[in-house]
Amino acid sequence: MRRVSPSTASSLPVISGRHAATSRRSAAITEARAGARKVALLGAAGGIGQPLALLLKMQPYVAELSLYDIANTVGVAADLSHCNTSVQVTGHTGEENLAACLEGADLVVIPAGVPRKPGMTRDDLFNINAGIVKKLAIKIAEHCPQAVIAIISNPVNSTVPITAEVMKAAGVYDKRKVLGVTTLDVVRANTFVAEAKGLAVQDVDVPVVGGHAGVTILPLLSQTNPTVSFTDDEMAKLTDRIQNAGTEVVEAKAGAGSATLSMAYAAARFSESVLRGLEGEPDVYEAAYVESSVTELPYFATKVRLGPNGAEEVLPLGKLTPFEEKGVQELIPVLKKNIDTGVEFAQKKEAAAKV
Ligand SMILES: NC(=O)c1ccc[n+]([C@@H]2O[C@H](COP(=O)([O-])OP(=O)(O)OC[C@H]3O[C@@H](n4cnc5c(N)ncnc54)[C@H](O)[C@@H]3O)[C@@H](O)[C@H]2O)c1
Ligand SMILES: O=C(O)C[C@H](O)C(=O)O
Repeated sequence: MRRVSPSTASSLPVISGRHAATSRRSAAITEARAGARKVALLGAAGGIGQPLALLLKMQPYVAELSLYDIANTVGVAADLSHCNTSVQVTGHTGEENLAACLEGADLVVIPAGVPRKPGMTRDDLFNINAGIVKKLAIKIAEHCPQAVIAIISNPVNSTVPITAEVMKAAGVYDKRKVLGVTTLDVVRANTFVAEAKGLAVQDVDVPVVGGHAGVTILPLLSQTNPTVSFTDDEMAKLTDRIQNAGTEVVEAKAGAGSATLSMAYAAARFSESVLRGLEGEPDVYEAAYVESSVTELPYFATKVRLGPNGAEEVLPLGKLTPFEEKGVQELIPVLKKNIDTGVEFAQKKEAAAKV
């Protein structure tokens, strides 16, 4: 491990105190830092990892940001450590240093793995990413079993069950702490609905349920807040665009990867919400793909209430239109297959890739 910027670490309370005197926002930040947390980011040097690390370096709830990747982590950590925020940054590379990255983490965020190229589905990433996530989860179970784990690596529909199975095998599974990040689907749905209806995007909230791939991404447009009405045609077109928004970016990037900046934005929002929950703030809600009894499937994405132990409450689907009900019925067999594939893989011995 190379620890970057020890001076930032030692001056942390002074920096917070000085800023607190100057503005109300800083006062809130100082208050938030009372329970300041360690966040570990695995895959930190990648397309999502780097902008996400920057956004986490700017978060008031984070005291230590611990970066891990198989390459370039030390450089990213050195670069980031020059930003004059009071978050202490450490960079780790090599499997032998993963323990130091994870020790004491309250939240582990995982964007490690390969992204799609045009023509691929998220399932096509399974062969590589399943092994990466499994191996990382084994280390998390060993070094920070109490942490909330936020999984970004695709296919999320399968990597979340893989992680849960690893935690179960290690005897440390807590269903409240294994969360698949589906925030980007909500962020996109909010953006597209605001555009279509001429609303201020910051005021729009569209629940998105199911999973994170194709038809398993199901926006519940009828539950949009504020209430908006859609024609059947609008409903069908918006649903299709939200389901295929990832592919829209993959095609636009033409071989250079998938969504990174919007994902970093979404993951930063999700991480902040998890940390606010850990701090005991009331009424913190986000969508997440979690163990669930909302449908017949063992995992499902809905809104969850985040609290001191992670996803404390899984919210129900609410009232569905016939169109949405049909969407749920159509996604169930697809998502079930993704879940079964993940569980089967995790339960196989010696399936983990080299970290
Ligand atoms: N959940 C979502 O909404 C969502 C959105 C966008 C992308 N993704 C997924 O996130 C993943 C990462 O995407 P990206 O664009 O950042 O890819 P990227 O290739 O730019 O970055 C991935 C990083 O992971 C690192 N890595 C690979 N194996 C590792 C290991 N064993 N341990 C630690 N780090 C390792 C790589 O070195 C690289 O730096 C992909 O699987 C992608 O499909 C998910
Ligand atoms: O589409 C992808 O492969 C990446 C991600 O899942 C997304 O929704 O952007």
